[in-house]
Amino acid sequence: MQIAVKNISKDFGKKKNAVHAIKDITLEVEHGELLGIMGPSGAGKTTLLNMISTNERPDHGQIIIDGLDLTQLHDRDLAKYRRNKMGFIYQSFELLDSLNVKENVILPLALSRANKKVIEERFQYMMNLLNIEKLAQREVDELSLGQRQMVAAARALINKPEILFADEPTGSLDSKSATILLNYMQLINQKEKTTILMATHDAFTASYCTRVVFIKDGVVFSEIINPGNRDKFFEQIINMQRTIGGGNYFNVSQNY
Ligand SMILES: Nc1ncnc2c1ncn2[C@@H]1O[C@H](COP(=O)(O)OP(=O)(O)OP(=O)(O)O)[C@@H](O)[C@H]1O
Repeated sequence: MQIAVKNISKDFGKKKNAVHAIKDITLEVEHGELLGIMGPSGAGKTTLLNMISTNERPDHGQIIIDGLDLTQLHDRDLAKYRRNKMGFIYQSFELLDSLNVKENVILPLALSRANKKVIEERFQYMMNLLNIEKLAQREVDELSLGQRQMVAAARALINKPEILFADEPTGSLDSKSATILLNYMQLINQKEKTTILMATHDAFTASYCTRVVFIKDGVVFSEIINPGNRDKFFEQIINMQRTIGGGNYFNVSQNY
């Protein structure tokens, strides 16, 4: 799906205390791109992703997907659009504690009233692919953070969304699980042409993207296109992170 973001802005708070989180950003995302959004903490990555995914309305500007201006839709139509076309992996996972793993993962298909056989097949496929089939009957509060993130990913991907939004999708994962998830995201991007937008601090994660847009203080600072070599792209991303500065995120864990 082709996404056109036109002159969007978002403020939080009022008058002199207002935070200008996003300032007049214009951006195009082509069908089948795997776009990374990077930038220092507080740059506006999550806010930008939330507006493109229509979870938050911009104060100004338009979000146009395949010619449809989503900022003109009413909440009910937007909710339907999201359910049919979009998948989400949030930082906070948003899993429902009252449901077990299987019930959480199949929820998007159950809501769109898919038949039981399809639901069961897709469920087994996703769980095997992400290597989490053993978790099927577990309760959410019995899961580690990394397991929650993988379950949230399975739920986001089960109904083959046309656009996938991911906010720090590997933030709680060890490197093995991160690699499994990133390989799968790359696979659906390449084979099914799923358009993916992903906010991340992590250069390794971003190196799976086809292009990375860097934002700083609510505006687009620069962008880099994957030269077709992940190691080289990784180096370019690290260099851009150094240039952009303002975020002490290279060795965050050493600060604790
Ligand atoms: N609901 C809110 N109310 C008030 N201010 C907010 C809200 N959401 C975001 N902000 C502010 O908007 C700015 C951008 O925040 P945002 O979460 O989009 O940044 P980010 O780049 O995703 O940061 P991080 O990498 O730390 O997650 C920050 O200054 C933040 O404090």
